[in-house]
Amino acid sequence: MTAILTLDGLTKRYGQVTAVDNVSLSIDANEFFSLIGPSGCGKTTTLRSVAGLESAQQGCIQMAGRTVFDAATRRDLPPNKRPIGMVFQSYAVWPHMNIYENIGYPLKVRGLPRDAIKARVQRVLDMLGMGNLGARMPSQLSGGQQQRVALGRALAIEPSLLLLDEPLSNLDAKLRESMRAELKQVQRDTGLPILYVTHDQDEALAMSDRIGVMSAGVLHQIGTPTEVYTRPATRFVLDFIGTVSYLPCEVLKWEDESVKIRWGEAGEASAMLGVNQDTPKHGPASLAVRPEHVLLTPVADAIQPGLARGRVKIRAYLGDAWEYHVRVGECLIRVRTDSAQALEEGSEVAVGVRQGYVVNADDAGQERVLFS
Ligand SMILES: Nc1ncnc2c1ncn2[C@@H]1O[C@H](COP(=O)(O)OP(=O)(O)OP(=O)(O)O)[C@@H](O)[C@H]1O
Repeated sequence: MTAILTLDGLTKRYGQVTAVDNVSLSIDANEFFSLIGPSGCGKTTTLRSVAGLESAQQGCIQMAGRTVFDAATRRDLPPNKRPIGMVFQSYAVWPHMNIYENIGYPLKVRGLPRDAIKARVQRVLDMLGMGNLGARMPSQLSGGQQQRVALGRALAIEPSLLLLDEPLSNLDAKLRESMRAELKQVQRDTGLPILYVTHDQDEALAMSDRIGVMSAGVLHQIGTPTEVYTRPATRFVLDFIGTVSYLPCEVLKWEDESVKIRWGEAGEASAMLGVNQDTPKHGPASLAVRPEHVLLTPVADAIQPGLARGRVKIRAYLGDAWEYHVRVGECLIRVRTDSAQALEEGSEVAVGVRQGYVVNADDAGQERVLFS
């Protein structure tokens, strides 16, 4: 695969704040790549640096085989000299132009002949399912349609790379979901690589070929959605992607990539993955579990080996699954089961863990996770 975008050691500081800290990544042709992380982690600054709206202090950026930024040589192409289309959170459609003019304007500025503009705008409108709306004014469109116009304007210039910064966050939940699918479809149809910025992990997991997870300017992991979910490289990624609950445990022994532990009062050992080099080699630790990796069974008599005793505090019906908050010792853990079994609130259960991660004990026993 040829990289369409490469960032190499990009560092951007604002005074004392390092917004982007030595970030390197590359995006392939046809790839949908999302940068994800909490507010203030540096996603937008990274994107704006790619766009040429910010100049980093260190590093370089290559785009479609050309160096567009190099801090060492002070090469810094302005945004209009970079082969990019951009869509930001606010719709940014021009209210005094109709839809056709909105999409065609950047082409007019570039001096394309009228006929070519007309054909290209119509193609984009058709692709976005707005073929007959060219004459409408933005005020006559819904929020989703306006955002589609902004997308159309970015697509019309036929960029080598599309930069999207939370483009769906102003839309209501239902529309956001259908736009996700649409955006993915557009990306498949055009083969256009996309660098997408969001703090919404569901959005990123649903749409991306690969995800880069950022915190405090640092890129913690790059991987497919499955990789970052199932093999988080750091404690931050484990916490940020998906849901985890923590149980105290004791590390007994390491075996290659798995760890033997004892957890719960049943004193059983299981094989688990460690999540980073800080994972303790022995002694007290925390067992991080995803809701779908916990097994609950009603307790008849004594607790079987390998299980711990728990009590259902809260249950919620999600339509296709049940979610429980279960107290195990001092901890409250979140559990999701897709079985028809419905355990009563207050009932005693046997808790098993199919898979988990062993991490530092620094917040073992902390009560966390309530219904989100
Ligand atoms: N122009 C600026 N001047 C000073 N500090 C800035 C500026 N722009 C961003 N920052 C700081 O840089 C850090 C990264 O900001 P950035 O906007 O890139 O984060 P983000 O992950 O995109 O957040 P959000 O999701 O809230 O947009 C933050 O600490 C922010 O306060």
